Amino acid sequence: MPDQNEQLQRGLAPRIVVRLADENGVLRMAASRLLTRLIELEAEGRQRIDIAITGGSDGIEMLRLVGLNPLVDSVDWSRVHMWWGDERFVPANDPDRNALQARHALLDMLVAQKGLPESNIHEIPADPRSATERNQASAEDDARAVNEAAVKFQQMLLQELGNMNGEPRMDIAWWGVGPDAHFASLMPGLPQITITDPSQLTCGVTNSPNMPPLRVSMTVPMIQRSLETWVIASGEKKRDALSKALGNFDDPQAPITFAAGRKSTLWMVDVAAAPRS
Ligand SMILES: O=C(O)C(O)[C@@H](O)[C@H](O)[C@H](O)COP(=O)(O)O
Repeated sequence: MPDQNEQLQRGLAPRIVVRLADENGVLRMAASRLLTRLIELEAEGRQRIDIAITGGSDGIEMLRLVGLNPLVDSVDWSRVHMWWGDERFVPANDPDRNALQARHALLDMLVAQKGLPESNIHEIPADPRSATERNQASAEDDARAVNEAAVKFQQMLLQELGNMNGEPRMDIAWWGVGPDAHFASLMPGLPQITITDPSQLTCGVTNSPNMPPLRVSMTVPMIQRSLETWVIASGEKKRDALSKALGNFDDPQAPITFAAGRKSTLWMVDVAAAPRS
């Protein structure tokens, strides 16, 4: 089984695992850290900061906590660009959509009150088909639709963030962990987790065992270009996943083990999620 040395040799930062005793602390810590890092990067003179949001209950709750943190007023949001690491491929107004949930939890407020330009929000394309078209679609139709969205997502990344020479990349990307140890929409045992072609930044997923089955995701090569990569895991339902993932690297049966960044790799887990030693 690959160990951490292989990640280090590929230029990735060593994994630091912070275990918090406070059961609700991880999401608050991640929210504060996001705001603090944005303030620091802006103080260093950065005019543009690209971040990747994640979906799921932890990811959305973290966004809500960002909005409640008083540091939210110290960020110049006009310099911040929002992306998604993955998206459920559903219509734009479907409540399952990560972008819609993120807008309700935080982004609508940032646009309305804190100066985040709507044009800085880069949503992964939604399923454009009508309910009838979706109901009548064959597996091939679904695959075509989801792959088209993945291609558009890749084009958006390239148009906004440049060529393939180490770009495009996120400054900060954070990820939740599924109970099966997936992250993004990269599920254990599905072929997308094994994509290593550095020119493939995104992929479509047609048979996710977690609902909904159609998804669009960043690939591992894109994810591992991020400068800072964080993993957030809170609560007992994450314990099995972390038992498989802590001390483990690049394991397709535990996709979260691929979550690493070039400058820092920080996993924040709470006492309920951490396996008992
Ligand atoms: O769209 C999604 O579902 C995700 O991006 C997914 O990878 C999520 O982050 C994990 O499944 C954790 O989700 P929970 O925090 O809800 O367990």
